[in-house]
Amino acid sequence: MKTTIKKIGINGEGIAFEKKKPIFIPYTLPEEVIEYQITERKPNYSFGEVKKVLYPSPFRVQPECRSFKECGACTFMQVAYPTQLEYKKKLLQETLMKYAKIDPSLVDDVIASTSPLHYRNALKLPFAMKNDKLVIGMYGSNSNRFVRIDHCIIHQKRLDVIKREIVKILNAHHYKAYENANKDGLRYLVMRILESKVQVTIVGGKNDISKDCIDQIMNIEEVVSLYFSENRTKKTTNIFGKEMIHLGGVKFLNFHFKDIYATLSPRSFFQLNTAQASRLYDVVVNAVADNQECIVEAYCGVGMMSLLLANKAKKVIGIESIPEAIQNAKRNAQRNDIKNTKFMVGDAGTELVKLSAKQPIDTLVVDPPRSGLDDVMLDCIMKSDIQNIVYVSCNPATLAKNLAILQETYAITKITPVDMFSQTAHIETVVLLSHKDIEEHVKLSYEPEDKPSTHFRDATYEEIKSWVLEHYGLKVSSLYIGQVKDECGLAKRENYNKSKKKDAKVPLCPENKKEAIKAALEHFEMINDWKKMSE
Ligand SMILES: C[S@@+](CC[C@H](N)C(=O)[O-])C[C@H]1O[C@@H](n2cnc3c(N)ncnc32)[C@H](O)[C@@H]1O
Repeated sequence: MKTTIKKIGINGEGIAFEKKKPIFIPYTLPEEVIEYQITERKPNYSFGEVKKVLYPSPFRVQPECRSFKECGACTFMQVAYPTQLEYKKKLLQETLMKYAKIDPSLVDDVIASTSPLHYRNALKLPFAMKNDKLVIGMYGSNSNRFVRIDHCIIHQKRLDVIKREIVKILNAHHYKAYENANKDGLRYLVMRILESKVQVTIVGGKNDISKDCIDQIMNIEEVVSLYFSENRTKKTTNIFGKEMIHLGGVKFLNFHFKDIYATLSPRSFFQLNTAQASRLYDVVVNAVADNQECIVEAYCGVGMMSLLLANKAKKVIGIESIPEAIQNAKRNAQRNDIKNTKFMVGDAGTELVKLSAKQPIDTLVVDPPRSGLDDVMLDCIMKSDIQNIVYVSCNPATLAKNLAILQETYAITKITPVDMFSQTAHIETVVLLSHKDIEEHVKLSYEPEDKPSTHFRDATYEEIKSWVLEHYGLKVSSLYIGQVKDECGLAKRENYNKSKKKDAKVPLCPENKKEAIKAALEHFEMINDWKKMSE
């Protein structure tokens, strides 16, 4: 059968239509004319396989990896790199529109990677037996079929070489792959490389790695740290077992990242594309205003963003569920002599509920796993008075579903995609949100450039509040003065913060409130030309 590919699907496959029903056909590009066959029919859609590309897209390229179809991880490898970025932007725009009706023009161009190949600083690969030899590979996409992978061109080059050396050493010592029946053998090889230093973790049923084998692995020039993790659970989403047994070298991987001297345990999360992580964090740091009281980073990992944001607030608090990551974060703060950060172990949503009851939070940074924000977290944000949110996401679908809820209270001001996962359809996104009520007040109280610090000089926050209540019957829950400098009088940030807690849940009609605030500003002659400013 012959068809024309109409668009790209969320997993990077081409989509054609048959009687208005989509057919998902991997490894095809929009506008290509292809011959295909149906591999699976479902009531509302089908899957197909390309047999021949009759008219290729001008953006099709020869994939550089020989096993890319078999392995299935790099669904975009047949697409020219600049076109990959265009497809990713479009996919993001479509997903945000589909679930949250977000204006596509808010989405910036994707921040490109300077190394679309050999970028991954980490790998987690399963072991298997082939011809009585231990090998590593991957399970093919959507299947349990093991695909042997000796070379991977998205792994950093040295990582790729060292992984083969380790498998060779393990074979020389006659180690076998894991068998469920006797709960023995090796399950996964986990490695991470930063600044040419490698941390290795072997996951298996029982720690029986011999001294000689440990010495040989530790003799590989870049390997500085070796662990064994016992994991005998039948089916698990966690690769590591409960215990991490230290076999050799240093316990932590120490490295410099941006201006931070950082340390990592094997279980702690770290972004897998080091160069792009730096660009991602730049986007986050630039999005957060200076001189804040309190910033919270939920899902903080080893606290890199908290540490980079430390000079923007009196206090930065990181929350993370993995205890080792929090240990790393605390150590990172100490080593860099950063004294205004605090890190806590716990569920991000649950801890945020407690924190926001205790103190006002100016900015919340969230960087959840692929599942997105859970109900506890969303509910807490929606009930809080947090002014700004920076949402970092690696999954456009859960991001869009969360934004559909957050949009009721927050305005989306900027969306920046970052290409962390070249050759795949995955995309990282940074979304900036600001509280709608507060944004409205910012417009009303923002200082004109040529007339600095004149408003609020003659009235306290309490006076303004009482006047609005008396004349408009409205309780002012927040008169935003965050952009106004301290020298401008009595209505300072402390008043604003105190008032927030008391009245945070008073419902206000925005139009009425706007009018009331304008009238109050006029009454107190705080801004002579407020009309001009609020246009
Ligand atoms: C995408 S990573 C982001 C880490 C960090 N922001 C960074 O850039 O390195 C998500 C982190 O959330 C943590 N996590 C997952 N579920 C959590 C939860 N319910 N509460 C707190 N942290 C969680 C994971 O352990 C992981 O470190």
